[in-house]
Parts: sequence; structure tokens; C-alpha cells
Amino acid sequence: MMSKTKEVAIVGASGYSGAELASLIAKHPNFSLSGCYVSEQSLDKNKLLSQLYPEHGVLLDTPLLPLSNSAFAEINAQADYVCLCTDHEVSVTLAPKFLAMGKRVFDLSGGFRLATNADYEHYYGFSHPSLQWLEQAEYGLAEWNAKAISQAQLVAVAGCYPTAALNALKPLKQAGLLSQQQIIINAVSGVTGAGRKANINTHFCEVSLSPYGLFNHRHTPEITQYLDHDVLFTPHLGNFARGILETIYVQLNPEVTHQQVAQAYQVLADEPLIRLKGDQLPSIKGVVGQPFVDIGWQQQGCQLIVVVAIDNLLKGAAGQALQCMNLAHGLAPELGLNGVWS
Ligand SMILES: NC(=O)C1=CN([C@@H]2O[C@H](COP(=O)(O)OP(=O)(O)OC[C@H]3O[C@@H](n4cnc5c(N)ncnc54)[C@H](OP(=O)(O)O)[C@@H]3O)[C@@H](O)[C@H]2O)C=CC1
Ligand SMILES: CC(=O)N[C@@H](CCC(=O)OP(=O)(O)O)C(=O)O
Repeated sequence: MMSKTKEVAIVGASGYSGAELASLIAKHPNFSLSGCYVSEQSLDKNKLLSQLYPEHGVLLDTPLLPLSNSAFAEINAQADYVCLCTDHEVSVTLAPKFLAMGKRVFDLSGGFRLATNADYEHYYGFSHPSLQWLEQAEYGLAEWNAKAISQAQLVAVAGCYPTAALNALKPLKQAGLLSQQQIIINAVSGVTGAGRKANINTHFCEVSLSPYGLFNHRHTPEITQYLDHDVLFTPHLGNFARGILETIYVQLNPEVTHQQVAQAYQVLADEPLIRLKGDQLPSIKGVVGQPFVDIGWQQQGCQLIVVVAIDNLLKGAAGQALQCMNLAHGLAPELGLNGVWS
């Protein structure tokens, strides 16, 4: 039986993740775009989304509406799901308003992912304004939390770097193969990871390859919290548009065999959006424009190096948000994603 269509409002639709999500919704058999919104002061308000992203053509001939009082009323009347593709501090103030309307909210920011207000003060630099919703939010790491996501009113879609790291490491953790040693994660992201707004540090011509956020990046507590293991995470900004590659150094327990490692990854073998590559190592080129997580690994004694790659705007943001919405609507998680790369 065909499921009823759900109407989806996208706030922050002119940004990189919002536009990617709008294009996925516009093509989806069971979702339709109820409206695309930007801030009231936006320089892009009332433009067509296709003017900003001509590569999507008429598919995104939809206006970017200012998020005014009348827009809130319109969303209240028309939308079933609201996706927040906005900065963390914007999301934490907007989400409670849409939740109070009874909407299901999918937040792509980090505003509802961490456990405590102290985490927000330390890693995000603000005091969380909505602790009761922080408590109720479910973590949108689709392969690992599907049941909770399917029932949640608020889904905190997992961060881009954590999505790669957690899918690479949770199988090993679950199988009890990790030693107590800290895991080292070296990650590199393309420039779209920093969003669309102009900034000298992320100006494409200024970027070569450089680390940032040493010891204090907000994805360190996110990975630690959902892996339940200590990690040393160092992101780098690379001079390419999209994609994330992480090289992860793991110390295994004594006597862990190659077969045990391969067996541990079998927990993900049937997941349609995970590609286990064994000793073939993933690359950015292999995942750009695709909804997958590619995971490869090589082992020498107790040392294991895991390499994982995703497209930051698909599996790292819009693709995973769509997976979560599919789960919420009782659909196959990969619906509307299996064809995006063809
Ligand atoms: N880029 C990525 O790879 C990933 C991003 N994310 C997260 O997703 C969120 C969006 O990221 P990204 O797409 O990169 O960001 P962008 O900076 O590209 O886009 C932000 C969007 O929010 C809009 N906006 C800003 N302020 C408001 C407001 N007060 N009300 C309504 N809309 C507003 C902007 O439009 P305007 O300013 O014109 O109003 C724009 O449409 C962030 O929280 C980010 O951390 C998550 C995973 C990966
Ligand atoms: C290259 C770059 O700047 N990347 C961003 C992470 C991407 C992102 O927006 O983070 P979330 O997944 O938590 O929302 C950063 O390091 O802050």
C-alpha cells in the first residue's frame, strides 16, 4: 500500500545542507516540500532556490520565504515534519516552537546531540535554552538507533565527522575488541562542511590542508558519548568541495584475530547504505555525491587502522536526515537515496 505523503518544511534551505535536503525531498515518492525558509533578514529571501543552485534546475523552482510570523502560521497549518538546517544557536531556539505545534522536528545542527548543559557551555559556548527537549531528543545515527528515531518527536541528526567515526568504531566496540587505549581519529573535510556563508578561513582560495579545533572540537564529546570510549579527534580542512575521510588508529585487545575484526563488521553487512570494503581503503572520490559510508581496514598484530569516508552533505547531513524521516514514516531507511548517485 502506498504511504500517505508527508509535508516537509525546510528552515535554512538556502544553505548547503538545506538545499541538498530540499532536492532529496523534491524527488522523494512519499514526501513533498511544504515550504523553504530563510531568516527574516536574509539577502536571499524571495529568491528561487534554483537561482542559488542552478544545478537542480526546475526541481527547486521554489521560493525562499522569510521566517516571519506568517511563515510560522503557514508551517503550523501545512507541515508534518520540520527540518532545521540552521546553526546550532538558531536551532535550539526554533525547535521548541515547532515541537510545541506538535511537529516532528529533524535538527541537522549539534543543538540537541550532547548530554548536558555543561557540554554546551564548554564546547558550543552557550547555555542550552531547552533542557527538557535536550533530554527527549533521540540521536539520529540511523543504522544504530532506528527504533528510537522512528518514535521520536525530536531527532538530533548525527554530526558529519561523528557519523563516519561511529559507524567505523561501534562494530569493534560492540564486539569487545577495543583495548582501553585512547583511539586517535585524524579527519579531513571538504570546504562545504563549513557552510555557505563567506569567511576568510574557509574561503576556497585560502584553504590548503590544515588542522583546526585541536583538543576541543565539539565532535570530540559527541563521538565519546555515543561510542563510550575515549578518543583524540583532530579535524583538518582540505582544498576540495565535499567529502570526509577519517584515518582511525585503534589498539585492539591482545590476540584479536583478523577474522574477529571482519566478523565484528558483519553487524553492518546488511545495511543498504554501508559499504564494507575490507582491506580496500575508501577514498573521497568513492563517496562524493553518494549516500554511503565506506569502511575499510588493515591490521598488523594488535594495531588496526580503519579508514572511513562519507559525503558530508549526504550521509553527513541531508542524506542521514532523510534516512531518519523515512524511519519516522515507517519507510525503508534508504528510500529516495538509492538513486542519488546515478
Ligand atoms: N555543511 C555540512 O557538511 C554539515 C552541516 N551540518 C549542520 O547543519 C546546519 C546547517 O549547516 P550548513 O548547511 O552548512 O549551513 P549554511 O551556513 O550553509 O546555511 C545556513 C542556513 O540557515 C539560514 N539561517 C540563518 N539564520 C537563520 C534564522 N535565524 N532563521 C532561519 N534561517 C536562518 C541561512 O540563510 P540566511 O542566513 O540567508 O537566512 C542558511 O539558509 C548547521 O548546524 C551545521 O552544523 C551538519 C552536518 C554537515
Ligand atoms: C569543515 C568544517 O568546518 N566542518 C564543520 C563540521 C560540519 C558541521 O557542520 O558540523 P555538524 O555535523 O556538527 O553539524 C566544523 O568543523 O565545525
